[in-house]
Parts: sequence; structure tokens; C-alpha cells
Amino acid sequence: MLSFVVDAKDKNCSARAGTIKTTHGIIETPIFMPVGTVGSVKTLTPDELYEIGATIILGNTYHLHLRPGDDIVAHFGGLHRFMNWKRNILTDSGGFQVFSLADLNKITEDGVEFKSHIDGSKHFFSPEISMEIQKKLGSDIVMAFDECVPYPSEKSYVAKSLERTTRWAKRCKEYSLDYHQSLFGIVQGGVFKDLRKISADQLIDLDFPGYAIGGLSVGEEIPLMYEIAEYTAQLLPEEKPRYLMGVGTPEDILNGISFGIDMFDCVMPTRNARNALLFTSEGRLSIKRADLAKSDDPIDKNCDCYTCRNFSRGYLRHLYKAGEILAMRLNTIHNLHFYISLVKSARNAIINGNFEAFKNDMLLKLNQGGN
Ligand SMILES: CC1(C)O[C@H]2[C@@H](O1)[C@@]1(COC(C)(C)O1)O[C@@H]2CNc1nc2cc3nc(N)[nH]c(=O)c3cc2[nH]1
Ligand SMILES: [Zn+2]
Repeated sequence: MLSFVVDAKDKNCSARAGTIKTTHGIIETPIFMPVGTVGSVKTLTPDELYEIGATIILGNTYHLHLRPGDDIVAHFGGLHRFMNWKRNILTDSGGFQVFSLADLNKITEDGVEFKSHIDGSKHFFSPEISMEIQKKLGSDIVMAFDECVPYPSEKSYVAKSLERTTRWAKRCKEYSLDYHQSLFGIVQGGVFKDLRKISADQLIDLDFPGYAIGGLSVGEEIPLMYEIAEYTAQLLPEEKPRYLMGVGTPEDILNGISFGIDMFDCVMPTRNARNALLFTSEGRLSIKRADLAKSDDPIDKNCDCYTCRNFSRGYLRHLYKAGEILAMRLNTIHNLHFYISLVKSARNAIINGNFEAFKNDMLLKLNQGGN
């Protein structure tokens, strides 16, 4: 089971620093969770992730069920053993992927029929099946099986869908999970505040150890995402962790922290790294740029990651242009270190009582072109 304490709160906004404890170690929040969809954070080893300071990574029910299969992962003793990761794992429930990746066949009260995006084979997910898969994976934090409605959606559809998502959440809760696992409810309701309130209240009545804000970062405009994320975060119990799914850029995360959100995940740092797009304390940097060919500078002079301590921009540009796999690895180390250091610095600023100044200073730096 998971415990959570709030260690410090900001006086001027809803930001807070907290500590989550599970059987796989401590997670200091605000936290950024690297995405390891099919049992690997792309291009990195677990030791490299430990060195960067990652304390929790994401796995995915949909992907691991399709390949290699949750039975195979269970055969190896669960996902921690299979991928030799000794810290925390949060698994998404498959809800989002079934609706966004799979060839969706039918949604009924019982569950969802879909065809695999890999080989077209037919599958069926229900709340119980999602829980059974996550139990076999042995993740520390399990997400309820939900429907992430697309954006935009008719309000009448969103209203009906959130009711079913609550019924599904109840079925997830009634399923007995492995003793060390904790189940989070996922708030839906689209971009409608009244529906968000209904969804949040229904899930709070079911009493989960933590809550996620779903249905966002699905293509809606950023100001709208902020408005709904901030409103929804404030509906959720202060003494439980709040997780904003699929978010986001460094700016989104700093704003999300000011809304009182504790947990974030996004493919951006890893995906952008593989496309030579790097985050720095002086704005974004495309390492492909021709003018960097002879630059002996590190990616970021304020960064102490392995990549910045050992390699020049010129060398990293060369590796990328040559299609070397090492380019993706070194870029990923830097981008993930940037994200994890950002939330660590945010946590320290909250504890020291100067989060607002920290956030405003970072937002200015992040949007400079000065590279
Ligand atoms: C599919 C992939 C890799 O996941 C990223 C990224 O593409 C992409 C695709 O388009 C953008 C928006 C740019 O980001 O959306 C993903 C990030 N947004 C997001 N992840 C979510 C996961 C979720 N899981 C559950 N169970 N329920 C949810 O409501 C939910 C909502 C979510 N919103
Ligand atoms: Zn670096």
C-alpha cells in the first residue's frame, strides 16, 4: 500500500512538496515519471535511470499485454524482475491506448473490444481484465480502467462516458489487487467544469489512495488544459497524490505544480531527444544546427548530467547526423536529467518558500532563444 505526506506548502499558490512511500522506495514530489511503455525507457539502462535520479517510471497495460504478453512478464516474476528495475513502476490501465492507438471495435458496459495495432488480433479489455493484467505486471501504482474521451466531444457523450468510467472504477476497486499495489481513480469530464466536479465527487466517494486527472493533453488548447487541470486539482483531496496524465512541456509542469499537482509523465523528453530537440536552462536547442559543428560547449553549461560533463555540442551534432545510436542515448540522458532536475528544484523552492520566484525565473529562461 502507498502512503503520502505533504512536507511543505507554498503560501501564494497551491504548490506543495510531498513524499510518497511504497514497497519499492520513496518518491519525493513533485515528480516527473519517465515513460517506459513496453518495459524500457527507450535507449537507457536501469543504472543510467538511477544515475539520473528517476524514482518511478511508467509501464503500459495495453502494450505489454500485446507484446510480450502479461503471462510472459508474470513468468519472470513481474515487470520489476523482467526489466531489472528496483524502484517504483506506475502502469497505465490501457484505457487511453485502446481509444487512441487500437482499432476500436465496440464499447459496452462490460468493456471494450479492439484489434491490436501490431497484428490486428482481436482483444477485449474490461475493468477486471485490466486489473488482472496490472496485478500480473506487479506495478506499484495501478490506474483504473477508464474511457479517455477525445477532444472535442459532445457534452452529452462526455456526461454519459464519465458515469460509465465511475462504474468501471468501482469494478476496479472491487477487484482484489496484489497486497503491495495501490489503485488510483482517474477523473474525466472533458473540458466541462460541471462534469469534472461530478466525476471527481463520484471517485472521491469511492475513496482511492490517489487520483489522476485524465482526459487532458489530448490536443486541446494549452490555456484550456491549464484551466481544467487547475480547477480539477482543487476538487481533489489535499492529503492524496494528484497525477496529471500525459503532461507535458517544462512550462506545463511548472504551471501544473502551481495548481497543486504532484505527479507528471510525458513522452516529450525521451521522444524529443531522439529527434535532436534538447531542453536547456536557456531555452530549447536543436542539436542538428549547422552552426554547432565546431562548438566545444556542453548542451547546457548549467547542467551536470553525464552528457554535459563529457561531450561537446559539436560531437553530439556529429553523432546525430551520422545516425549513431549513441546520439539518442546521450540526448535522452540529458533531457530526462533536465526534467527530473526541474521538478527536484521546484520541490526545493517550495520547501524554501520561494516557488513563485523560481517558477517565474524558469519560465523566462525556458523561453529564451539564447543558445
Ligand atoms: C499516445 C502518446 C505517445 O501519448 C502521449 C502523446 O502520444 C500524446 C498524443 O498527442 C499529444 C497530446 C501531443 O500527446 O498524448 C499522450 C499524452 N497525453 C495523455 N496521455 C494520457 C494517458 C491517459 N491514460 C488514461 N488511462 N486515461 C486518460 O484519460 C489519459 C489521458 C492522457 N493524455
Ligand atoms: Zn545535460
